[in-house]
Amino acid sequence: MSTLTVQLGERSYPIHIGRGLLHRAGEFLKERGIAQKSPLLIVSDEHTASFYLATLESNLQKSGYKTESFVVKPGETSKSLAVFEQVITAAIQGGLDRHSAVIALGGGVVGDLAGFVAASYMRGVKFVQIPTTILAHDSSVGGKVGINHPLAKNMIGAFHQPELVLYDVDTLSTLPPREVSAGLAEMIKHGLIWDANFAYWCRDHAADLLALDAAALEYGLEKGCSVKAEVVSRDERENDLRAILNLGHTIGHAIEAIAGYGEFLHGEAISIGMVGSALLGVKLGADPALVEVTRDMLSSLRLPTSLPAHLDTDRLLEAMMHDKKFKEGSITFVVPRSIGRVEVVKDIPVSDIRQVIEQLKEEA
Ligand SMILES: NC(=O)c1ccc[n+]([C@@H]2O[C@H](COP(=O)([O-])OP(=O)(O)OC[C@H]3O[C@@H](n4cnc5c(N)ncnc54)[C@H](O)[C@@H]3O)[C@@H](O)[C@H]2O)c1
Ligand SMILES: O=C(O)C(=O)C[C@@H](O)[C@H](O)[C@H](O)COP(=O)(O)O
Ligand SMILES: [Zn+2]
Repeated sequence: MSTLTVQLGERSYPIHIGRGLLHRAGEFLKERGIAQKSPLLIVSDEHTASFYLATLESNLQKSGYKTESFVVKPGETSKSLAVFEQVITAAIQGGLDRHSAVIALGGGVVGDLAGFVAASYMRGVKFVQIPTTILAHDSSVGGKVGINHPLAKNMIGAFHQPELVLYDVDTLSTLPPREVSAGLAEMIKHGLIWDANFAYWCRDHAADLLALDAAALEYGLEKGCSVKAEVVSRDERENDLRAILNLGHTIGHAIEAIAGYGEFLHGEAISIGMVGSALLGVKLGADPALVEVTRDMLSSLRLPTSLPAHLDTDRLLEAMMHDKKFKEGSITFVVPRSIGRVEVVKDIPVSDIRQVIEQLKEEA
């Protein structure tokens, strides 16, 4: 097992990454001082629960915890106000008190939803992340929790850091191939924004990563989590630096929202968005090879790199205006300057973004 730390003073917390950790969950919760007398609420989704909920419950109960659980439908549509209310109802009915903790067992959807429940229930209770997707190496670290509005992604939420991230890489063995690729989009993003060598490493080890080779996965997850932890430790509330974690998300979030949170997985949408950002980077002076290298990296991970023509350009632009990155009347973009180096650029002209969207469609 390896352990990283998100450094936030008194609110610092560990990220444990390794094998067999689900069977030791109770031990780690006790270590972090999670109360045993108050019930825990485990939030999961139907897929994840069918594989791992019984193991987690049995371990926690053996360790002296009382557990309640609530299982949501899989997929992005569970990040909604309606499902949020259902989970809050389960917390009240399960007798959770102010010393209880909410545990997210699942991918980013469950993590964001359960985290927002933890942030809101009785004005905030403790929260534990047990990520079970590759993508969730990103979502489980950093404390951004929340749900979607039909008009815009992640529009309702909070910053609420977990007490602990417990990443049992054995759980990744049951992931469907499409989810593996989608998760690798956020992994390579951490290279593209921070560490060129890591981005090239992801490309060069694509076959191992796609085959869920244990050594490659553990290295990639550790590296991805360490970039995320470093950025969050320096700028928890996205005052400046943290914005770079949004590479590909200006276009990506717009794709997810106008496609109704179903057609594209988050990782797929941001993959297309990262190619869009590279196209914009070239417009703003980067080496034109940047686009081809970025496309090649993402294709090697079996990710989409172009926009289907049926996604309407005006609707995409309109969705970008509802995003959190639309501020003081202009759209902010994370723009790559080279592999591993990005800059946050304000006031990108809408005409440039329109051109980029059309270029992304031409490639389809
Ligand atoms: N808070 C953040 O900082 C942050 C960062 C990145 C992404 N996100 C959010 O994360 C979400 C995407 O997360 P995701 O890709 O993990 O999606 P997800 O939670 O929907 O999981 C993907 C699919 O895999 C299934 N699944 C999960 N674990 C499994 C396992 N071990 N075996 C088999 N199936 C399993 C799920 O049931 C689901 O069908 C998006 O809503 C995105 O906005 C948040
Ligand atoms: O943690 C962050 O900061 C990120 O931007 C990580 C992103 O990968 C993630 O998709 C996040 O949920 C986006 O947040 P938002 O505030 O831009 O909606
Ligand atoms: Zn993301």
